[in-house]
Amino acid sequence: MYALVVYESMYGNTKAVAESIAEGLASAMRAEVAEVAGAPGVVGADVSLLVVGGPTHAFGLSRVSTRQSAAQQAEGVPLVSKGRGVREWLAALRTSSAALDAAAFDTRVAKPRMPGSAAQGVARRLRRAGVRLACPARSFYVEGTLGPLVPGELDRAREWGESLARAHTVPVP
Ligand SMILES: Cc1cc2nc3c(=O)[nH]c(=O)nc-3n(C[C@H](O)[C@H](O)[C@H](O)COP(=O)(O)O)c2cc1C
Repeated sequence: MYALVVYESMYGNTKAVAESIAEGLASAMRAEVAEVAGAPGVVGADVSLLVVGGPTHAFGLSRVSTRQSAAQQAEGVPLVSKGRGVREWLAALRTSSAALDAAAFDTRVAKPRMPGSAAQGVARRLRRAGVRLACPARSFYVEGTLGPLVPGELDRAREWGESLARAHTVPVP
């Protein structure tokens, strides 16, 4: 049984958060990280905790149009996620374990704080897919559209991963 962290990221900030969450999870269980284009369409029975996150775009999960806009604003920063986003991945997601726990996260701009969060959209879609949410959705903050992350956010992400792993009881097969 292991934890799988699936992320979408344009400029690398959500990727860095995902990796820190996985580092925290790894304090108590095996943890793997997958960029959404390479994430499995069927989450196998050997995954007991699924953590999904992406950048907040236009008050929610990214769409093709917002990803195009993100690409136009990249100012030479290489894009991490060039294919589908978490929205499309979740729409096609299938799980093979009834005992799967999940958690949702996002990145969003710290100031000005805007309403809406990709993590809430992720959480809603996970619930609709019949997956139990282990905790409330969590946001991590960037200083501007391209980043960087607000100081201390990677520590907060690692600590969140640690607390998720501590709270997670691995189902007995
Ligand atoms: C098209 C677009 C729309 C955005 N809309 C929002 C928004 O509604 N709220 C917000 O807090 N941040 C918004 N942002 C900022 C992103 O959340 C920020 O770029 C992201 O957290 C950076 O993460 P990444 O490097 O993983 O892509 C937007 C960014 C882009 C490119």
